[in-house]
Amino acid sequence: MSALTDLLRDWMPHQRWFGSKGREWTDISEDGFLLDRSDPVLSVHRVRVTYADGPSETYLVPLSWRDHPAEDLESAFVGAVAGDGRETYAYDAMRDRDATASWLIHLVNASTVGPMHFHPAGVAYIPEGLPGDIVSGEQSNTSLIYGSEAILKLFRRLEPGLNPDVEVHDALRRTENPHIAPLLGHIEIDDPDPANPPATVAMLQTFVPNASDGWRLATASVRDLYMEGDLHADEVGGDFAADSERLGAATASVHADMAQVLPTEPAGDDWYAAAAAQMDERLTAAIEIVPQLAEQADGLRSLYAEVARSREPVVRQRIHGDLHLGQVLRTATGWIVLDFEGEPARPLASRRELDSPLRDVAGMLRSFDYAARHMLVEQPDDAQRAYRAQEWAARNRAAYCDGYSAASGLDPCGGSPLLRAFEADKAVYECVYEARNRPHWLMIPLNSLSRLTSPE
Ligand SMILES: Nc1ncnc2c1ncn2[C@@H]1O[C@H](COP(=O)(O)OP(=O)(O)O)[C@@H](O)[C@H]1O
Ligand SMILES: O=P(O)(O)O[C@H]1O[C@H](CO)[C@@H](O[C@H]2O[C@H](CO)[C@@H](O)[C@H](O)[C@H]2O)[C@H](O)[C@H]1O
Repeated sequence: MSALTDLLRDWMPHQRWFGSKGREWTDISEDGFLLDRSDPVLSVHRVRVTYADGPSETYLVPLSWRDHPAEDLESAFVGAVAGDGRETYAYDAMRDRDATASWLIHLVNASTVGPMHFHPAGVAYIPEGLPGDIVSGEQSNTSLIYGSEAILKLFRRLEPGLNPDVEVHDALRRTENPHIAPLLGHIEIDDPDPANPPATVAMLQTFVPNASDGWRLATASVRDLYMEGDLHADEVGGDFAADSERLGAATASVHADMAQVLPTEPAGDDWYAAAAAQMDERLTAAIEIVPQLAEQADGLRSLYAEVARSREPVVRQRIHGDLHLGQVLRTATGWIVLDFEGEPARPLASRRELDSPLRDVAGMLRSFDYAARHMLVEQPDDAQRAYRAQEWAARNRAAYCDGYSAASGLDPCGGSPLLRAFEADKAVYECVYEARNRPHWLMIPLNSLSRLTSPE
């Protein structure tokens, strides 16, 4: 094993973007190349980790190199490597501001460097020369903001094939949809196996300045309501319903444009049974991780069976795949939908499949539930606030559906068994997500499942 892989073995498990914390490593290997030779030297590494308990993963790790320790980069320090009678010091290049301009310069030049290919999007303006600031709080990806002009999202875990975020944004460029942040370019890296397509490494997108994400705004509205325990949501300052309605309309607009520029197909007879079976399988796997789900299993399975029985008309299309309040930004003029990657845990091929747009509606409806109820985690016995939470969720869910139907002509929420099943399926996914990432929030989706499975 090389000195560098030794360093990476110690460093990677502590990084937020490293998704397999706690798994036993059986091997680590890396192959790297120089992206820039000076000021500072910038190298890019594909790091393959194999595990005792399942398939290997490949992560992308850009490093910047210095001859002397850089005091202002202490938190980005990866380690020192000895060679040629002296040591060089490796840093996380995404946290080294001096190394961040490089990505944009290569994009402007549409460069190819070793296995890496830079693709600017048409005639888009790329703010070459600006340094990038890392976005704090990122999870599976790492993002850099360049001034107030552009944001580069680096996809840490490499998978062969075009990332759906790039694919969808690229297709939507033609529509000039006002609810997305336009694509400025993307970066790919060849797969070591020439039979595989390249993996997407990064996406550059227009930065939306002076915006606030939907989760922050919605939870501020809920907080206002909780302050006034005896007032209704429409009587309190900070009512969110008008925004929810606009968000419904924005979702419908993005769906319509996706259907226009990407493939669509009416659901065939076998789709319903297959969709129900897939939800069933997800439940079975989820029970292994969250055993409390077993109590709801019968109720959930009958919701899924209803999908196969009712066969509501569905035109399958590309969808967002993981729509929630944290994925939308409110600007002075309206809503922007971000991050068309789909559910991060799913394999890339399944995230590209055509599906019912009701999946996204269900995701957002779940999110209203989350926003309303997450503060109850600390006060589970506060019946008054629980009642207010229920009211807030119902009001904003209805407003969202109104906005969606006014813009699309289709009422997504009029008692659809498919929507109900999708909400349940999302809540099952959330149970697994919370059990793994925020166990103290597990009760939010678990409680929602009891409501979804009990007759009204
Ligand atoms: N185009 C953009 N303009 C402004 N902020 C953005 C933009 N894209 C992402 N962000 C900010 O970065 C955060 C993470 O972005 P996202 O694409 O959702 O990454 P992830 O896949 O890591 O969740 C968002 O919640 C948002 O606050
Ligand atoms: O990281 P992503 O944004 O791709 O999404 C993952 O993390 C989300 C949490 O940040 C998770 O969303 C769940 O929690 C949200 C509140 O934090 C809530 O608004 C969503 O409705 C709820 O699903 C998402 O499921 C997960 O894929």
